[in-house]
Amino acid sequence: MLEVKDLDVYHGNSQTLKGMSLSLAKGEVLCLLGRNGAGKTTTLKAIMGLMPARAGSVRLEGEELTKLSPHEVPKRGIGYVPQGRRLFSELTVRENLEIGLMTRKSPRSVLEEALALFPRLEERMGQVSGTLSGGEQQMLATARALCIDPSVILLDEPTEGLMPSMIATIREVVMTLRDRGKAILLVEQRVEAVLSVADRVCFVENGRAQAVMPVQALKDDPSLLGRYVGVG
Ligand SMILES: Nc1ncnc2c1ncn2[C@@H]1O[C@H](COP(=O)(O)OP(=O)(O)OP(=O)(O)O)[C@@H](O)[C@H]1O
Repeated sequence: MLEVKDLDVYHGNSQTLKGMSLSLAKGEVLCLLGRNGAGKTTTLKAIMGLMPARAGSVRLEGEELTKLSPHEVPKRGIGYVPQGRRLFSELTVRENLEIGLMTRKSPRSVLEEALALFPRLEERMGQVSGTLSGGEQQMLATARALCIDPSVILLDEPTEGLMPSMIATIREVVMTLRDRGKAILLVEQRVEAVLSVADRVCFVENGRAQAVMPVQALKDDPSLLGRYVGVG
């Protein structure tokens, strides 16, 4: 469904992605793991067109995305939940969600489906989003991404700084979306979260995918974590 191939991305003169490749299938969760600065966030930004690719390709169902302008990419059905959530903090929950709906002119039913996953948001529709708790903001950022009715969802460290009950909620939602056939690309630092939600793991090192394996391989041999990310 999503195919990233030999992607080169630069920050100024410094090359951040050096031939990054990965593939993501419908109904699977692929987790990017790697040390700080390895290029995980940059990979998500490059898929969204927020960082230009100097070489390589990003294809969704065969369509090349690297030539599109950044606002076109969500319209193709890729939902992005960035690190730090990037909500419109002065706007209400409802307004943030409406912006998601407008992006792809999704029907109301898409919003209702998103809210059904997060009943807590439904109780706070009129609240200014900057006053929500961290966990609620994460729910809102995720629900907003779902408002474009995406086939692919990119989540950048969605559980960072959240309390355990919120982490459990986000995990449940990821599993539900996967079961509904969404393709999910997840950046996650917490190893136990990776082990509990991922189908496959991609170790990112120095701007490229060093190894890709089923999560079971990691469960069978936790020393792989030490080799690739310096933990475990
Ligand atoms: N705005 C920027 N300007 C210059 N260099 C940047 C910028 N953003 C990221 N980089 C560099 O790109 C490299 C990859 O960063 P990236 O954020 O993709 O890493 P990451 O694997 O997501 O790590 P982290 O877990 O720290 O977010 C790093 O060396 C970083 O210093």
